[in-house]
Amino acid sequence: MREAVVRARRIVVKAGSSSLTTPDGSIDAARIDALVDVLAGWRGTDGRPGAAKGREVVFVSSGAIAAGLGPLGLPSRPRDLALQQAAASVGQGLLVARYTASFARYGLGVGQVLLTADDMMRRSHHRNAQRTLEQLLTFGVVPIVNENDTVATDEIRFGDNDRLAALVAHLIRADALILLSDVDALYTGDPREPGARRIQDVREPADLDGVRLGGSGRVGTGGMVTKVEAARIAGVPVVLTNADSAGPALAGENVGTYFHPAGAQPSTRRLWLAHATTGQGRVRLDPGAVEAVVRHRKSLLPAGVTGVEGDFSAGDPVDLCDDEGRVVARGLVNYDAAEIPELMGRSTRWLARELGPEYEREIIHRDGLVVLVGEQAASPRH
Ligand SMILES: Nc1ncnc2c1ncn2[C@@H]1O[C@H](COP(=O)(O)OP(=O)(O)O)[C@@H](O)[C@H]1O
Ligand SMILES: N[C@@H](CCC(=O)OP(=O)(O)O)C(=O)O
Repeated sequence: MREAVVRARRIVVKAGSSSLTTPDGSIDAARIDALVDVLAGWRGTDGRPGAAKGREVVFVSSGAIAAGLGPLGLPSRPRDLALQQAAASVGQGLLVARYTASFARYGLGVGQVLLTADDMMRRSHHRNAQRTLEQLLTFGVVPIVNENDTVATDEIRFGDNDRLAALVAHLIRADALILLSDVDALYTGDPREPGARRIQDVREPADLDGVRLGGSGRVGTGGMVTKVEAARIAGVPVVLTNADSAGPALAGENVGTYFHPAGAQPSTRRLWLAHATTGQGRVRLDPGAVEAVVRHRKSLLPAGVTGVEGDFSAGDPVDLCDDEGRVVARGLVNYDAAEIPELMGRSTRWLARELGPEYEREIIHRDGLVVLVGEQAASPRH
């Protein structure tokens, strides 16, 4: 038995598109009902509508795009972003209607929570998401989370919901994360090919040496790569299995693949920054600044900047690279790209004297910075 899962009071369950929709691009109502049966059963009710026996579940549901294909007469998942977004807009409404009806069979309410990666990296926004989720759980409502597909642009999209689910698990301090896919476990290679064997436990990164992480199925995105990444960043036990095994997985039985949690995790904000964003430009650092940022976790000051690329605005995430162009960190920048050339190489004291006190601020404050290389990349929360 997997004790940590058995003891869990608060879980995040994520189901992929393939587990929720049919090949013709519509909602698989029977499978959704079966999944809701399991979630409601695990959660338990004490007779009052919406009340729980102290167990809480947040459900991360993919499938908006896949469920919108049939109604829009699209034969397969389109590549065009606007078409995907139109499909998601139609499919998401249908999915939530289905969940509302299905959970209502148990007297449980649901609440839709649509998150964007871009929103999430800003402290005030992710605190807000955290509070909303907590509030829904306090009401005994089941939050149904998805990416806000209709507004996200290609550059800032998660695309898959695996990492989103891991970040949500982190955000609400869940005790476990259950990833439900169309495959019953992680295998040594793509199970569609002969000879692949099930991996029962992943305790450390070395357990994945030689494992071939293939691409996704018919309607999913990300394949196993994003699931393994999700397991790495979740910071809690993760079970990967198929939707039909959701019940045994929640009961702590030996199904699927169990990822044991890694040690200390970076703060949620740094996780968002590292995994939910892409740099909107680049700032080049001299070796002293690389040392200060990467080894000593200091803020980036104008004095250590030697170049700037891209057209970003203050508040955007940007990549920090060394003098060979290697990306070493990412951070939320305090200046527009156009302002930086005039500040480069200058001391903050000089800038305050010549340009005014508002120019004394860092290019990137250490609280909005995540190191992407070496040991520091996994440094503990603080
Ligand atoms: N090493 C592997 N182990 C298990 N599945 C794999 C592996 N490599 C590739 N896959 C494929 O990944 C698919 C699941 O990914 P994806 O389609 O993104 O799922 P979901 O929609 O559930 O997020 C499976 O159908 C499987 O064929
Ligand atoms: N937000 C998207 C998720 C896209 C997707 O395919 O995710 P997944 O099936 O989890 O790999 C949707 O709802 O369609």
